[in-house]
Amino acid sequence: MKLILIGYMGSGKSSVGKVLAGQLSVNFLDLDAEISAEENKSIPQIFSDHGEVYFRRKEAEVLKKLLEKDEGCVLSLGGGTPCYGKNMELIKAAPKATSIYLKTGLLQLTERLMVEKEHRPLIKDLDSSEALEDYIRKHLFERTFFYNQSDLIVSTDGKSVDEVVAAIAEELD
Ligand SMILES: Nc1ncnc2c1ncn2[C@@H]1O[C@H](COP(=O)(O)OP(=O)(O)O)[C@@H](O)[C@H]1O
Ligand SMILES: O=C(O)C1=C[C@@H](OP(=O)(O)O)[C@@H](O)[C@H](O)C1
Ligand SMILES: [Mg+2]
Repeated sequence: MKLILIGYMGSGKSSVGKVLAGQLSVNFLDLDAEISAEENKSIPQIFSDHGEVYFRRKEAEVLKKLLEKDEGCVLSLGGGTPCYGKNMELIKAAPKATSIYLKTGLLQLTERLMVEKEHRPLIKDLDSSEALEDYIRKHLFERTFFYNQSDLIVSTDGKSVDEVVAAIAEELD
């Protein structure tokens, strides 16, 4: 069984995925970490050396490879992963996989990302929290079409990481 975590930057995919995998005693895979390992570079370095188009091509390739692996795991995607090419179609068609959208509100995302912009190339140059909030509002609106195609939707607002994990476990029961 594969659990695939989907959601905007800062929704908690990486943090929640790690704890969830620990609780379920399955492997934890983070797509960004897998891409970094293959390229031997950080995500910001990949963006600055080769640009976003290259990153998206690599992201699609590594996603496809991980979805084809026949092993149980929790797989946390990047915020953009489901929104490019055929990625969401592949996620929906993956055998024994359940996709879960971690749905986080605009204010919570803005607060979290304001202090964590540096290693996220798409938002690192947005200086004020107003500019960041405006960007997220539009971007989230465009991406929600893809996120909403997930099998399950779990709201994260007002929940700690452990509470999000518990909410996912309850949904899966
Ligand atoms: N439910 C939560 N409550 C409080 N902080 C959280 C929660 N989920 C994530 N965070 C924090 O928000 C930041 C972004 O989380 P991260 O897991 O990297 O998100 P993503 O992988 O979706 O971009 C991290 O500092 C993380 O500790
Ligand atoms: O939303 C996006 O397009 C991106 C999200 C990032 O992952 P997180 O959602 O884990 O921050 C990372 O894949 C890259 O910076 C692009
Ligand atoms: Mg992440």
